[in-house]
Amino acid sequence: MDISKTFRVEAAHRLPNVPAGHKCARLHGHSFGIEVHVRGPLDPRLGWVMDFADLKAAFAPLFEQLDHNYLNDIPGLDNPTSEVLARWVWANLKPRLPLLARIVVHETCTSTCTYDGPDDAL
Ligand SMILES: Nc1nc2c(c(=O)[nH]1)N=C([C@H](O)[C@H](O)COP(=O)(O)OP(=O)(O)OP(=O)(O)O)CN2
Ligand SMILES: [Zn+2]
Repeated sequence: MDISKTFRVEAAHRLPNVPAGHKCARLHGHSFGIEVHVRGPLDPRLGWVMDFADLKAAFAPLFEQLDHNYLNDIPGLDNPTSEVLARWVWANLKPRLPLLARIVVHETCTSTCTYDGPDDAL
């Protein structure tokens, strides 16, 4: 069974490697939605995969790093596309959240990246 929690992260970024004149080379900000999915068996007594509060606690150190910050200044996020951010969240969260199964980054209302971890060849 899959459960998820969505975190709202307010952050600024710019994309340094886009072609000259691309609008995303300019400093701008987003209300990123970061969905964190965990997959595991249902605990028969508790009736849940894991406590949403524990999921929130696992994400808290990442939230502290990301929220109201300039993403490009964070190690590993010098080119903070949705794809790079999704991979960064996975790499930093998986060690403390072994049931992690998917990260979905909503950069805008219409633009999303889904990452299922390094075993996902694509
Ligand atoms: N594959 C990616 N493409 C783009 C990324 C990205 O992270 N991965 N990022 C950007 C920009 O940061 C931009 O802020 C978001 O782009 P876009 O969806 O084009 O934003 P709009 O608000 O203009 O979208 P519309 O829905 O078309 O108005 C660019 N590309
Ligand atoms: Zn952007």
